[in-house]
Amino acid sequence: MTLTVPSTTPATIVPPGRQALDSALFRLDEAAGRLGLDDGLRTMLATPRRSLSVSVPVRRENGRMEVVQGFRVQHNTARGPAMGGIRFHPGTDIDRTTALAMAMTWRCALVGIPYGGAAGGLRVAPAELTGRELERLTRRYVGEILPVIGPEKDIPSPDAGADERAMAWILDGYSAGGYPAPGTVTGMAGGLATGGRADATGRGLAIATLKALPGSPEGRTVAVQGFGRVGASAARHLASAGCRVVAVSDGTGAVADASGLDVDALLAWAEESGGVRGHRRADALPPEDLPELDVDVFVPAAPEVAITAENAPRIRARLVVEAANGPVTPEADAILADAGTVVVPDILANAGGVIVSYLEWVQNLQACSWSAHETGARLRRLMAETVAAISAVSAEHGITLRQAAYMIGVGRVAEAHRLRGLCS
Ligand SMILES: NC(=O)c1ccc[n+]([C@@H]2O[C@H](COP(=O)([O-])OP(=O)(O)OC[C@H]3O[C@@H](n4cnc5c(N)ncnc54)[C@H](O)[C@@H]3O)[C@@H](O)[C@H]2O)c1
Repeated sequence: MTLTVPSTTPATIVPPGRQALDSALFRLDEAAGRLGLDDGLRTMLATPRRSLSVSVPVRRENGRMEVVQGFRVQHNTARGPAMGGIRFHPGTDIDRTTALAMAMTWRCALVGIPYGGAAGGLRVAPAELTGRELERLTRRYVGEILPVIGPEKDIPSPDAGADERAMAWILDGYSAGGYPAPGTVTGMAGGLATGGRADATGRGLAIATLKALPGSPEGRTVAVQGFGRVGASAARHLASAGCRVVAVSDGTGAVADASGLDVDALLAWAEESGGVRGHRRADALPPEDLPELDVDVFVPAAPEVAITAENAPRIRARLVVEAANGPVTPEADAILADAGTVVVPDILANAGGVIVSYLEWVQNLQACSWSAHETGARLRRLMAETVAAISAVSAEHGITLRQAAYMIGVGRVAEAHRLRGLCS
């Protein structure tokens, strides 16, 4: 099948955030065309409902005051309150945040949970701050976005750089008015609700990968780019399902072992030394080579774009499973599709996190706690049903899994607008 993509300005002069938004708008437009949506509805779906940019002061340990840019974008709330990640990353800007919020709208609709889409974050490298600086900054950020978040309005969840501790600070900041509001965030350390949110995205990704892999997973080779919360968890779950994780990279370097890495040992090493580089029981590999290895499955799980038109012709994996958000550009999508490489799109592959966030939120609102088995079973069912649904649409229309996922997600949001009379 052939995909047509718009000609773009050379990548070097388009900021990465703008590229992410352009890709998001291209994919929306493609789905809107297939669904026959009119121009008014297309414009509504392409435009965020609410965008907030904030300037957050933080006093560093050395007494210096710095100002950090922060954002919260609510893309769409036609199907329910906004929900979406908080990202602490130096590449955070309003365009990338809008692209992430838009993808979250389609993701929630695709997996059938009653949320709209949001995203937020701070333009900061968390590793360069002390724990106390990060806590002060997070609490000030919450103060700035407080008017627009809340359990019935917009529910933050963890994304790259913002972990369970950050969620607990957000909840504490939100509850400073005098009343606890447990449904305000998800993925918080020490919450009442069960679900294993820290592990949920990787677990969901493994479920989607195993469903998309033809035949048995036993001995299938996997390369994982990015060994943070999502990449490490995905690697562990895929290894325990029988796959052979043969290469892993992170911001410090890349390591490989053709007979299969011991993922737990690598994780222990990375925690101790700050990264995968130097792991004694593996060979060093140039990190830029990792996406091009001859493996069955490539899992991009770093916050960066992994496959562009430049390296797409050299991708040898038959299955690419997008743990990261937006790791494959539309131009690269077309090249991979022509080469017969199957891409499990981010809005499905990394949906385990938002599914478990939803399960947590339901428990928090009802002040109850389900068993870990119950939340795990619900996650498995929703992921498996969604893989089956997009596979069926893909086969019926002769389109890629991403195009099928967008047809379903965008179609459900468009239908919600129609039912509410908000379509033009
Ligand atoms: N955390 C979640 O629940 C969640 C949910 C859905 C999607 N995601 C997406 O998954 C991706 C990773 O998120 P995370 O929470 O694991 O982040 P994280 O900050 O925990 O980990 C990111 C990892 O990527 C590595 N990395 C950074 N640049 C790299 C590069 N150029 N090459 C190789 N590795 C590199 C880092 O060293 C780190 O190991 C992001 O795109 C995020 O939006 C995360």
